[in-house]
Formats: sequence, C-alpha cells, structure tokens
Amino acid sequence: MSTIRVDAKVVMLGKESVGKTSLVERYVHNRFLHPYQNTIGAAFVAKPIQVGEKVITLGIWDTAGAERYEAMSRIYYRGARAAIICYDLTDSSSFQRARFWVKELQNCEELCKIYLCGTKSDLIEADRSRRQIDFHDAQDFAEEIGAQLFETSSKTGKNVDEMFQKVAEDYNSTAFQYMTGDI
Ligand SMILES: Nc1nc2c(ncn2[C@@H]2O[C@H](COP(=O)(O)OP(=O)(O)OP(=O)(O)O)[C@@H](O)[C@H]2O)c(=O)[nH]1
Repeated sequence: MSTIRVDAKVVMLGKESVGKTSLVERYVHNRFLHPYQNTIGAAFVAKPIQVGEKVITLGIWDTAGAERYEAMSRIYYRGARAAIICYDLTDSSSFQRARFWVKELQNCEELCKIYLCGTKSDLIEADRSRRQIDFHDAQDFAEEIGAQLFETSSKTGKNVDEMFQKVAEDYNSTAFQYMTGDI
C-alpha cells in the first residue's frame, strides 16, 4: 500500500451548500458537478502544487456543512495549517456562519491561516441584485482578522486556482520562516 506525504493540511469550512465540494472538484478535477449531493462527514483529497522550484502537497479536508456535523468538523480542522472558510455571496446567513468558524479557529487553532471565500460569483455576475454580501464589508472583515479574501466561481473556475495556489505559496513561505528561525 502506498502512502501520500502531505505537507499542509487544509480544511474547507462553511455552511451547508455554500459550495465547498464544488471548489475542491473544480480545483482537483477541473469539473463542475451540478446536482447537489451533501457531504456526509468529510472527504479527503491530496493535491500536489508547484510553488517555485518545489512541489507542495496539500491534504484537503472537505467537511460537511450541515450543523449536525459540527462536532465532526472540529476533528477535521485540528492541526490544519490553512482553513478556507466559505460563504455564498447570495446568502447572508452563510456569512454569519463563516464568522462562527472564524471565531472557532481563532480560539482553537492559532497556527491555522484563514482564507475567506465568497462563492458562486457567477450568479451575481449574471444578476447583481442577488449579491447579499458587499465586497467592501467582507474585505473589512478579512482585514480585521488578518485573512485573505477571494470571490470565486466553481462553475466558471474564476479565482479557484489562484486561491489554492496562494494557500500553497503562503504555506511554503511560512515553512521557510520556521526553518530560518524567523518565526
Ligand atoms: N452557480 C453556481 N452554483 C454553485 C457553485 N458552487 C456550488 N454551486 C452549487 O451549489 C450547490 C451546493 O454545492 P456543494 O459544493 O455541494 O456545497 P457544499 O458546501 O459542499 O455542501 P455540503 O456538503 O452540504 O456542506 C450545488 O448545487 C452546486 O452545483 C458556483 O460557483 N456557482
């Protein structure tokens, strides 16, 4: 049996149906699966990414967003180096849920870097009136918590590669700082 060496654990968090699985599907398989199938528990995928001369393997845990799985999601973010906290740009309640996960990580996983991800940007590009989370409000929140903000579409692929690439690059530079004693 072969084992996969994972450099950085990454966890996907966010309310049910915000599009966590779709982001991973787009990023790893470059496909968009329309029929909604809710995640049960969590799913894992390892993805190698070229960062400069190096290859960094991200171990991505895609958690279930339904609140009944909340306790399980806690197991999956333990030891994570990055969390992609997703909210649906067309659903304000999902932003509240994202705030919940941010608090949770700030309290329990200090070393975990947070990325905020506003999903389904294609829907607001098609009809601006559907936007429920103002970009500047999200940006202010991201700055307040020291997070990076991305608005993505798994349907069109917009910003998806860029977001995961940034996660890998940040991990690589932080790992380098640890090695040189700068942290
Ligand atoms: N238009 C559009 N629909 C999307 C996008 N991303 C996801 N969806 C749709 O939103 C629904 C939920 O997507 P999932 O990726 O399964 O959501 P999830 O967050 O993994 O859901 P849970 O597993 O229940 O936590 C599906 O019907 C997707 O097709 C997107 O970028 N654009």
